[in-house]
Parts: sequence; structure tokens; C-alpha cells
Amino acid sequence: MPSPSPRRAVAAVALVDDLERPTRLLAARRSGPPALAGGWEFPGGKVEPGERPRDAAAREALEELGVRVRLGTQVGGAWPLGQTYEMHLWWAVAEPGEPEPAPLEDHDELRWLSAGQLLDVAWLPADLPVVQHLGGLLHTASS
Ligand SMILES: Nc1nc2c([nH]c(=O)n2[C@H]2C[C@H](O)[C@@H](COP(=O)(O)OP(=O)(O)OP(=O)(O)O)O2)c(=O)[nH]1
Repeated sequence: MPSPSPRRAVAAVALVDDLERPTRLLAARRSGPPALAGGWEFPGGKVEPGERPRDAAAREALEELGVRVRLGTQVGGAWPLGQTYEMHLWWAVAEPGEPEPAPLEDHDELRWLSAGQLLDVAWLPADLPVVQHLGGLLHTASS
């Protein structure tokens, strides 16, 4: 039997307010394609041939949000996104002096979520295990 084709790599950022003590995470609402529009996700996209996944994560953040980011450690390993893709995710903060992130392409709304607000948005279904994982890692503002 032929082995299943490998999933294509997607690289994305878990953009937070602080790498040492994250309390808020940025979620982005997709504006397309129709099958995905309205779903919330981590800013990111497909890794180009020859590109390092972490470089792709930073490139996509700049393209989609207009901010240069500093990457922290990777969040887990390869998170499966259905049968076709797998997501490689990095903690990230905006570099000092960068503007507030704005939805430049692929998204029509951004929202900063605290740990208690993480499930207030309709995440793409494949992201839910990742969101649950991150929920255990975000600090509450008072703790
Ligand atoms: N970026 C991103 N994609 C996700 C997430 N969750 C999820 O299921 N996906 C899916 C949606 C897409 O089918 C695929 C990523 O494709 P994309 O459309 O974001 O990639 P891209 O920006 O490079 O798009 P394109 O230039 O090829 O149109 O992974 C997520 O949290 N972030």
C-alpha cells in the first residue's frame, strides 16, 4: 500500500504580550476562502520550498499583521491540521517600536484574548487542541 503523502508544513505565530509571562494571545479571523472564512486562527501560512519553518512564521506575521516579530520557543511539535497540513507554531512578540498588529491580508478582525477568553471565538476546528494547550500556559493578569 502506498504510504500516505506527508502533510505540507504551515508555520504560524502564537503572538503574545510577553514571552516570559504571556497573558494575552492574538487570534485572527480568516476572510477567505469561503470554506474557512469566519474561522479564527493563528497568523501564519504555508512554508515555501527551501524556507525554514521559523522564518516562514516571521514572514507571515509581517505580511499578515504588519509587525516584525521576535520568536521564542516552538509550541509543541507538528500539530496536524486535518489530513493535508501540519502546523509548526512559535511563541512570538512584536519587536519594540512596532505598531499594533493590523489585519492586512487574509484576515478581517484581530482580537487579543486572555486565558479566560480563549474560547470566546470560533477557532478553526483543527486549532482546538493547540488552543487548549496554550490555555494552560497563559498567565492570568493577577497571578
Ligand atoms: N495559518 C493558519 N492556517 C491554519 C490554521 N489552522 C488551520 O486549520 N489552518 C489551515 C488553513 C489552510 O487550509 C492552511 C494554511 O493555509 P494558508 O491559507 O494560511 O496559507 P498561505 O497564507 O500560505 O496561503 P496562500 O498564499 O497559499 O493562499 O492551514 C491556523 O491556525 N493558522
